[in-house]
Amino acid sequence: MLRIAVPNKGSLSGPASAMLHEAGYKQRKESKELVLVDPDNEVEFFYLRPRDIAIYVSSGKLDIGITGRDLLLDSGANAEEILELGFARSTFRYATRPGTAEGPADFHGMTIATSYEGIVAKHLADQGIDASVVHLDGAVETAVQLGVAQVIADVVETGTSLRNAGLEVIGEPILTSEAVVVRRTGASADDPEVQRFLRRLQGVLVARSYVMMDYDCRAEHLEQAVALTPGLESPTVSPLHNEGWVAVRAMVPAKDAQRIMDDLYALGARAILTTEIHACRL
Ligand SMILES: Nc1ncnc2c1ncn2[C@@H]1O[C@H](COP(=O)(O)OP(=O)(O)OP(=O)(O)O)[C@@H](O)[C@H]1O
Ligand SMILES: O=P(O)(O)OC[C@H]1O[C@H](OP(=O)(O)OP(=O)(O)O)[C@H](O)[C@@H]1O
Ligand SMILES: [Mg+2]
Repeated sequence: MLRIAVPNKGSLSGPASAMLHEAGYKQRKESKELVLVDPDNEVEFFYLRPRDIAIYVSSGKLDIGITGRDLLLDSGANAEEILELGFARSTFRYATRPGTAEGPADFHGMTIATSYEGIVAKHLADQGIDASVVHLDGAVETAVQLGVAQVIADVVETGTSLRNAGLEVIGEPILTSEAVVVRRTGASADDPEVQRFLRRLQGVLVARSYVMMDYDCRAEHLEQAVALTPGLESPTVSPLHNEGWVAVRAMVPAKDAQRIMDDLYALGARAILTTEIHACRL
């Protein structure tokens, strides 16, 4: 039975469970459940603190886990990412009050507050910056106002938390993060249970980002129409009862669907429909 770590709290928890549910797995009904067996799919889920997940996976007691890339790197655990999941996207950045420093090189002798000590200590060492790091559990933005640090290093998504604290980002992002699937470094890549799990999640990612498009067009416009909707392999083209017309079916990126429909219409295509994809295996 595959043993999988799932975040039990925070930004990763809801979207991770939603994705697993979409992939056909049973998910817990209430947040106090810490372990859940899904016998039909031969999987056991362990709901753990996001920060601890890479550590459990690196120990080999759990086969794979869902966590954030930033948390994985911060943990220093012997685990590696094997699939990007496209949610909990963020950057990890330094921020200060305006006028404190022009770049990280000016941090010499300053104190930097962060919940991600591992990432920050490594970044400072790599850049040869001699600054102190103070660890805080959260709400790190307030550390400057309260005089605990001159600089913070934290997760930034919209930048609202920084603005509210009167801070501005400084220097380039230290890293960009999103939710990822991790496994122990060097674990066998072709374990069939792991492969099946990854295929299911990849199916969800594709189903979320593509729609199915159907339309009718004149045979003489087919090549131009197919250039707009090349599909993943190649579109399905079927004859219509009306001679000189064909029906075309292809997957298209959801974000481009409306523009493609406009272009097809302009080409003379009609009965242009899009439908959601609920699940797929490519
Ligand atoms: N506002 C945000 N937008 C996108 N991703 C975020 C945001 N805040 C945190 N994350 C991501 O969530 C993960 C951190 O999860 P974690 O549960 O430790 O913290 P959290 O979501 O801030 O929750 P809390 O601090 O309330 O426990 C990291 O991968 C981080 O990049
Ligand atoms: O750029 P933004 O869109 O404002 O998002 C970033 C903020 O979101 C998270 O905080 P959270 O609400 O989880 O509180 P925390 O600081 O206690 O973790 C993160 O730690 C940042 O503070
Ligand atoms: Mg947080």
